[in-house]
Amino acid sequence: MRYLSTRGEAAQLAFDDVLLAGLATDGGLYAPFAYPHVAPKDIAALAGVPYADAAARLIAPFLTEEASRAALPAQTAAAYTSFRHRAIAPLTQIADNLFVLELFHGPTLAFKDLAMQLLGRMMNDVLEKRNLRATIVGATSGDTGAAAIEAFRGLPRVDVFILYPHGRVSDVQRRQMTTVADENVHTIALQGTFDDAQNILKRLFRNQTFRERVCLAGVNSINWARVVAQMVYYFTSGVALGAPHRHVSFAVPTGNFGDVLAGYIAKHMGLPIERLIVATNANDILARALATGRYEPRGVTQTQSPSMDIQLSSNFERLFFDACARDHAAVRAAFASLDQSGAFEIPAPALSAIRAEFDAMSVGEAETTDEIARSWRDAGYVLDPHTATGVRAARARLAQDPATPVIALSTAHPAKFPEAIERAIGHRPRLPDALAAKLEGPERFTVLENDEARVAAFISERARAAAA
Ligand SMILES: Cc1ncc(COP(=O)(O)O)c(C=O)c1O
Ligand SMILES: N[C@@H](CCOP(=O)(O)O)C(=O)O
Repeated sequence: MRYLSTRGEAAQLAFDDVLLAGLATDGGLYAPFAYPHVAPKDIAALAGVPYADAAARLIAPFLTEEASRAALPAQTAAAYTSFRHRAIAPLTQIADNLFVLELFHGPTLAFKDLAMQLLGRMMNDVLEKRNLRATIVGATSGDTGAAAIEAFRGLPRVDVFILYPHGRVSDVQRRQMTTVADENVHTIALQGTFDDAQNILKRLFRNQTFRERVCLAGVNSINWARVVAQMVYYFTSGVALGAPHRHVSFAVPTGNFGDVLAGYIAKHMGLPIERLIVATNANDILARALATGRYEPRGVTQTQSPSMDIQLSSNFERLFFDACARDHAAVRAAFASLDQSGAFEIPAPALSAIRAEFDAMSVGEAETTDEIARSWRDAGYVLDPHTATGVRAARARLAQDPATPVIALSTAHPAKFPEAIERAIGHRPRLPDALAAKLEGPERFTVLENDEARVAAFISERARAAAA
């Protein structure tokens, strides 16, 4: 398997190079030349298989080098040992044909751990094989940062710099990042939004001198390996509900579009998915884009689901690339228009292709609170506010099609957002003891203005790869 950039002007790479490259040099995102097909009998054979083994089977066709394929089962076996639930990603039913896929049993209580724990191991092995160091720079609206820090802290070949929007993540999310004492971890509280942080990150990737000087690598979902690792739980949960013999739909709380894109990849690999339902909070660019055909970011609104306070959804570019029949020029033109005039029109055939597979729904603040209260009242189940948007969208889908089960992805543990939960149900959920103890330490972070040059200088001064 080889990879090409959505914008068509960067070198074509093998998987291990894509893993280290992050963003393509032309500003595009890497995608495989084709999605590997999983035959119905091989989907059926995943029933009862431990999660780590299913991951190894499903991810292997995306790897290019034989040696990396041989190393994969050991990497997946190690990746999920720190999870608190034996099933890794268990399903719980909360209403007729409505299931919650719990993706928060990893060390940082969010779905990011499922990919990041594996990515950390894969990246470390490639760096060792090549005798390289890397500087990982990540942008986070709250969860990617903690998961990346947990996966890479203390590794001798890696320094991690995480940019988070100052004052716009929950206290638990911030403490998960800032109380980590390892010297290779650096947290930057950026005076801006997540979109500002991600813009700086993308500009750093396009600055070839900086990129080479610090051996820049990325662990956001611009990194293809993240998306591939997230594809696995669509298969395991679909199979648990009867795939390949039965169709299911998925409702996915969405911000940067990585998680729902992983569902799209699973579908194109052969998993019978009826609908992919994009649930957003008040930051509704994706719902508006699907309704109107115009992709047009507005200012970011702060909500009780802060990890989804995103307007510029990176991975939409990968979907757009496919929807435009992989026409690089159309992708370049659209994203040039976004840079220059702040919007682009989705061509009619591409919009039809997207609408054929996706629904989208924006869920407001009052509805989110109402959904947390309802699921608690009716099913005794506490949803985190991100998951609540997905469950609300799942209920809307079930009202139209009650016969097809909907799996709502539960992307975070409710204890990460105690105020939102207390507002809805009158009490705060408990943090798992091991995590609560970890968050007690002193906090360490640097506040930086929203300025690429300041951030680049901060990283250059501290990155050991730059000094080597
Ligand atoms: C808890 C939570 N839910 C949902 C999302 C949205 O996921 P994605 O950015 O992959 O669309 C995020 C952030 O990524 C998150 O942290
Ligand atoms: N919600 C995310 C934003 C970054 O998303 P990613 O999937 O591209 O890493 C977060 O919590 O940081």
